[in-house]
Amino acid sequence: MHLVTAEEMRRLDRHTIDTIGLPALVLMENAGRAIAEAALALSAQLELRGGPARWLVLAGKGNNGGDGLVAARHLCEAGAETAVVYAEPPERLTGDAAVQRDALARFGIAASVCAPGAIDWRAYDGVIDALLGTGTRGAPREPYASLIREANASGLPIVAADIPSGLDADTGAVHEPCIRADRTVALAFRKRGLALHPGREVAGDVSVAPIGIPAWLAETYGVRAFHLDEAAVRKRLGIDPSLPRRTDTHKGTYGHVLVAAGSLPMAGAGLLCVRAALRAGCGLATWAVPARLAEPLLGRVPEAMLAPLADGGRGDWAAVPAEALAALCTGRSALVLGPGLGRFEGDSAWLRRVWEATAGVVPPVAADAGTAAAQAGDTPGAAAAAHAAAATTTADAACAASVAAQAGDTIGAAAITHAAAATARATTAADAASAASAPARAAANRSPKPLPLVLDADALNMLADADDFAGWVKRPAGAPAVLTPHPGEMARLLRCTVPEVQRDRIGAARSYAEKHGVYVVLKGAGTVIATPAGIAYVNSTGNAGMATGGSGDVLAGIIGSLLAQGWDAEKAAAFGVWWHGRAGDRAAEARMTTASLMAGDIADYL
Ligand SMILES: NC(=O)C1=CN([C@@H]2O[C@H](COP(=O)(O)OP(=O)(O)OC[C@H]3O[C@@H](n4cnc5c(N)ncnc54)[C@H](OP(=O)(O)O)[C@@H]3O)[C@@H](O)[C@H]2O)[C@@H](O)CC1
Ligand SMILES: Nc1ncnc2c1ncn2[C@@H]1O[C@H](COP(=O)(O)OP(=O)(O)O)[C@@H](O)[C@H]1O
Ligand SMILES: [K+]
Repeated sequence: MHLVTAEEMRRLDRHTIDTIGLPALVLMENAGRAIAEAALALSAQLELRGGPARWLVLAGKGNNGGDGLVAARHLCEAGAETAVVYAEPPERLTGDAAVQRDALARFGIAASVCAPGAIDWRAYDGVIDALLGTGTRGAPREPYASLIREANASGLPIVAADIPSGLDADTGAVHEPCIRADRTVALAFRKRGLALHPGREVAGDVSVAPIGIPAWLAETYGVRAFHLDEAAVRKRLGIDPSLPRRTDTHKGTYGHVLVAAGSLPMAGAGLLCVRAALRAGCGLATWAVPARLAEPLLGRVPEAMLAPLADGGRGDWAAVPAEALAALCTGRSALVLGPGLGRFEGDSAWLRRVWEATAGVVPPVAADAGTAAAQAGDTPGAAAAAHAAAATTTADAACAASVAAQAGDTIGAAAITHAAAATARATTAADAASAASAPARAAANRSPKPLPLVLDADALNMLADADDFAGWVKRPAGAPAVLTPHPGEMARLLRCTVPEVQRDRIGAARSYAEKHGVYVVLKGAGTVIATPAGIAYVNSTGNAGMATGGSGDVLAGIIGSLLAQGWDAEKAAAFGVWWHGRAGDRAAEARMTTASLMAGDIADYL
């Protein structure tokens, strides 16, 4: 479950040897035996020409090579034909690897020293790659490089010891050349590079073999990166993926998500997001859209409520006051903001107002709008009243009234219609506010209840353009922010390049999460989830069919829905990502090819 770096692995090794007192040779023996067992399991699947499987062990001069020599012994004992090729003259082996070299010689196993081009690969059924492990620095040098190229070209199945030789154990970077394994037996712990792309592709099926280093030691040593598979979902996150429900519950039990998404021409982003939110189990979903979109979208997701926000007839968010959206949050349990939002003048400041309102702060501007909002008596109506204040046309004000009416706030609706008339005449908040009643004004100025926030797509671009994000109000407990950038958006947030993000995905996501106190979901193959406390997960589900427009909108809806259901952000983000990928895998299985996957399919397979 843990993902370790080479350095962390070294510390765990040392503790086991020095403090627990297990000799390194014992660990190596266990490692080699596990590798042999994996090879033997693979032998059972090979079409062998009559006799026993013939294995070639490629051994480097470090401890990885030592593991390979132990494996050779166990293969031989199990009846396989086994030969060893040393990458370097065996005299260069030292320490435990040298012990294994001598034992191997006495065992009578054939061994030779590598001479490029001299291996007859047709004489073998499979290869054990024990050339380079966690002690590798940089790209494989000769003769390792030639051996790796030849092994790959042989077409034989390859079992890698610990990591495929040529893989960077920490980052998943694949050097040239690098072994392309069918199986990798990770020793004691899965190295990060086996979970991160492109390393994951060259590792084949990965299993983790216990070799005597206790799993709890990883906690003691503060390893805080995890491989996000079903076992981690169940054991670490404590989630049963079937999401059982108590019988005695109702829609109010499962939260109310507000999705603010979609504009011309990207209304579909909102559609996907809100559908996914409903499929992810929230009790209620409201979809806030620029008013011009409302009519064509009516009935497209019959299960969701539509909240048209006055937009001056433009079909985008530029004319929608942040306060109108913020006030709509009242009574909702999470806000998803961003898919298909578009960009507009002053949008970073607009986002900041939504951020602060959802963090429980009344921005100064809201005081003005709030006076108008007071017309609505109280909250859902306040959204509409804020509109009324900002509305420059009677049509917009009428739209504001409809928001209030939809929220069941008839007094507010009436008040707004009233305000609308004033607004249409005067077009200023002050005029619209002139008839406000004192109790209602007090209600409008009250701090809004904080709520969790998911920021995706253009909301992230708005954030990236805000020079002052570090100074924005910190979010209170219970109202976390989850950011879901793809690598391009992550690069904009970090003000670096996409290759820099991709070179160290865990580092990129973690540094931003820790610095800003937010949860970061860095999307793409092997999505990384990072928490403000520095915990990171690397997702194991999903497929390249999900590289299609709208997949991210579905993810934002899922996470928002889980947050609305009261999940804490770490669980909502991590499980949301795992579930999204799992649904993508199920959807892909149901089709001829992953290529035909569409984002809507992912929502359907949740
Ligand atoms: N107790 C333990 O520690 C346990 C460890 N275990 C196993 O040990 C592995 C780690 O072993 P390790 O640290 O000896 O390093 P390893 O990966 O074998 O390679 C180092 C050698 O390669 C060389 N080399 C480096 N870079 C190179 C390059 N680019 N191209 C070519 N050569 C290069 C380097 O030579 P140098 O450059 O220093 O001259 C050095 O000789 C680990 O993955 C696991 O399998 C398990 O048995 C459990 C117990
Ligand atoms: N090769 C892949 N393997 C696994 N998941 C992928 C792959 N490509 C894309 N995805 C997932 O699909 C989603 C795409 O999101 P995003 O790039 O925001 O798309 P969009 O903006 O079109 O919705 C992310 O959750 C991402 O992790
Ligand atoms: K290896």
